[in-house]
Order: sequence, then structure tokens, then C-alpha cells
Amino acid sequence: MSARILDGKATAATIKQELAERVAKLKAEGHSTGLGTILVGNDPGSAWYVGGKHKDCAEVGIESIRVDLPEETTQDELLAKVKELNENPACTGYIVQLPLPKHIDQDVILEAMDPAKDADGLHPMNLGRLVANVNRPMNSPLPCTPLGCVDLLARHDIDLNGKHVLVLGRGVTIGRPVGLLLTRRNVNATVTLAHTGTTNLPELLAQADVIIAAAGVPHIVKADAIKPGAIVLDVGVSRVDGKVTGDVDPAAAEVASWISPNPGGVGPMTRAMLLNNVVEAAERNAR
Ligand SMILES: Nc1nc2c(c(=O)[nH]1)N[C@@H](CN(C=O)c1ccc(C(=O)N[C@@H](CCC(=O)O)C(=O)O)cc1)CN2
Repeated sequence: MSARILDGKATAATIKQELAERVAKLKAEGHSTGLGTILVGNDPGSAWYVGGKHKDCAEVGIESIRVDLPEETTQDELLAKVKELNENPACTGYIVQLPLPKHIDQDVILEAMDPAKDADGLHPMNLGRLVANVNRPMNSPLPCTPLGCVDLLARHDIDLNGKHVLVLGRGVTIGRPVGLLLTRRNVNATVTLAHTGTTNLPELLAQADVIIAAAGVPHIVKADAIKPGAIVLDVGVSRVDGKVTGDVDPAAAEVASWISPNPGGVGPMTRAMLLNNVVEAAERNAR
């Protein structure tokens, strides 16, 4: 049996249509919606992702402000740009493309952002709100990839209540926040967070109802390692011979009940959730 596909590309297209309507409504009421991006350096992958964000903005009617800085930009110069976007009223939300060059302290930059404009949901204040709030609706931006995972499952009517979810990876952009989102009361999953120090990965993989693979290790999840009928989200992105390669061996589709392709799964959802955060910020400003 072949798994059903968690089609991130099609789902993201639907979300973008919904967002375009919300942006048009804001505009009709006299409120602008604008995404800013700051890119430091010449990494072609990062430049491609930033280009995609501005293309998405154009599709849904969001204004875009693009700041591209050279690799040798100092931390103080970057902080000055962050301050500019904090103060720019046309920018309702913005991101600093990661990773930053090694000579810049990512934590210092993220902390300098206005939490209300943090379109990635990675400011410590916003991550702290996610930690603190288990019950009430969230009224602050959430990290885009975790939100994309949860929304992709919800829009395919997959109920995680009572399910055992294994998250592979403890990074601050995906692994840790996705665990927090999944254990909120409205989702109610039970989460195990596995990482490079985990000693019983085969046992955990064999038991999990849902696997969220965000380790960045090509094909670390093999078909014969997972439980028949498991739901598998492949979030990892590596390049092997220039080709995007996920954490999940494609043969796992013969064992899983649902699987997200990679590319075409969680990546497009990450992009859609960024737009969602920008629109929500504009709606909060308009209240
Ligand atoms: N400030 C941020 N930096 C980074 C983030 C982030 O969410 N915020 N995530 C990644 C890069 N990223 C967005 O910035 C991103 C990565 C991948 C995709 C995507 O749609 N991927 C496609 C495949 C693309 C390809 O062929 O290379 C897919 O999955 O279908 C979107 C966004 C690190 N930095």
C-alpha cells in the first residue's frame, strides 16, 4: 500500500488565496501589510529562499522591503538595519534570513528585533510565550516550519489527540518549538524529542504514530524502521549531488499511511506560514 500524500504545495496555494483576501480587506480599510527581509552574505540557497518570500508577497498583495547586505557586514551594521525595520511603519513584519555569517551572533540579532514584527516567531519573547501558553489561543507569531507542520496535518483532517509523535532534531527553529506546539491542549499529542544523544532511536521510530523528521541527515528514516501506518513529515533539507534530499527514505511511502514529499511538503507550508504571520501582525495593528 502506498501512503497518501500530505501535499504542502497545494495546501500552501489554498492558504495564499485565503491570505490574499485578508490582505485586500486590510487594504480596503486603509491598513498596509508589508514584509521586510534582511539577507547577509552570498549564500545562493539563502538568496533563493529570500527571493521566494518576495515572490509570495507579490502573489498575495503584501508589500515587500528587501535589505541585502554583504558578507563582511558587522554585527553593529546589521543591528542598525534591524533598528530601521523596527521603526519603519511600512514593515508590519520582517525576518533575518538564517544562517547568519559566523562572525554575527544570531541571538543578539533576534533579540534586537521588535517582537511584534518578528515574522519568524523566533524572538525569545515569542518563544517564551509559546512555552508559557498551553491553553489560550496564541496572540503572538509562531515559528513558521512548526506551524506549517501542524497546519498541514490539520488541513488533511489528521487528529493528533492522544497520538505519540517522535520529533527528530532539537533545533530552535523546528524541533523544540514543534514539540511545544504539539503538546498544547488544542493538539494534545504526546511528544518525544530525539536528538544526536538519543540512544534508542530504532525503538522510538518503531513505536511512533507520527514522525517529524528534522535532523538534516539524508534518509535517516528508513522504510523498515517505522510502524506500518505511521504518519511521516519529512522536514530535513540536505543537498546530495545538488539535489534536495530529505530525512526520509522515499521507500517509507510504502509503509506509512500519510507522508509529506520533500520537496513539496513542509517547505511550501513554511513559506505560507511566514505570510500568515505577517498578515496576523497587520490585523493586530489594525485592531
Ligand atoms: N529566517 C529564517 N531563516 C531560515 C528559515 C526560516 O524559516 N526563517 N528556514 C530555512 C530556509 N527557508 C526559509 O527561509 C526555506 C527552506 C525551504 C523552503 C522550501 O519551500 N523548499 C522547497 C524545496 C526548495 C529547493 O528546491 O531548494 C520544498 O520543500 O518544496 C522554503 C523556505 C533556513 N533559514
